[in-house]
Amino acid sequence: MSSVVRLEEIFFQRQEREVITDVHLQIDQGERWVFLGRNGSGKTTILELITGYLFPSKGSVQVLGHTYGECDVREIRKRIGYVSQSLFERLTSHDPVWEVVATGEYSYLRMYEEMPPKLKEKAYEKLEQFGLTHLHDQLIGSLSQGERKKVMLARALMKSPDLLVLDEVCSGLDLYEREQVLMTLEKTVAESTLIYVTHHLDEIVPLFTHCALFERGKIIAAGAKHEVLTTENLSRAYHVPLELDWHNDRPILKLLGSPLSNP
Ligand SMILES: Nc1ncnc2c1ncn2[C@@H]1O[C@H](COP(=O)(O)OP(=O)(O)OP(=O)(O)O)[C@@H](O)[C@H]1O
Repeated sequence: MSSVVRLEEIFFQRQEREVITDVHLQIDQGERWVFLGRNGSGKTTILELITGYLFPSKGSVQVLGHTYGECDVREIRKRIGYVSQSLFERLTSHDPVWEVVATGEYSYLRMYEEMPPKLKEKAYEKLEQFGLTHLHDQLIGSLSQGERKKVMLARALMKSPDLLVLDEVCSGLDLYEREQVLMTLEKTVAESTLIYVTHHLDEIVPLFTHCALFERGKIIAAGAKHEVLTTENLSRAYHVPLELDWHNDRPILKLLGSPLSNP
């Protein structure tokens, strides 16, 4: 099995503060990973390092067989479908929805040349898959939070990416929409390797195979989800007394007390 992501001894500083410390991680082809951890624990930073928008202060980032710093990151990015708030903010708010979805084909933020009619058709099909046909021509900046997430997911899936990286795609969705998105993901993710960041354990549907737990810039546990998602590991990551159970291969969390005051 070949590795899709390999992080070796990664350190990253922001304004002289170390926000990522000695991270090692290997993600193999076809694995579906969930990244969990408290606010500010470094999940998004790791995603930005994997997608080549940030470069580590130290260490090596290998993605899809290429080492960053020794390859053209833009070429690698074409094989990655990325959905994140920071990516959304880089888009032009007055572009119509179908056009934003179509740009996913090339991982461009904007099309400066005429859109081929076939690409427009494909974008329409993707929007239909996500039940968003009615939003074709609406401006991206005017969408509701939930609609925005689904449009960005449709965009990321335009080109069957080798690696799909999703940062909190279900936050802001109601229960029905969340389950719909997770089901659509299950159907459309196909052979892609997946990294999915969330704060909600109930989003960890059977689709996911692996999990990495972040705490203060470190990964404190990583591997097969049933080995990582344990009462002990989650208590360590969240500093809250809790108990974990499983139902239909989905984790269920029971809180047993208040957050620890001095973790
Ligand atoms: N532009 C920036 N300048 C300075 N510090 C930053 C910047 N972006 C992020 N950080 C810091 O880096 C740390 C890790 O942030 P990151 O966004 O990776 O965490 P996260 O686990 O994704 O958090 P959340 O769950 O809240 O989204 C945080 O302490 C944050 O304050």
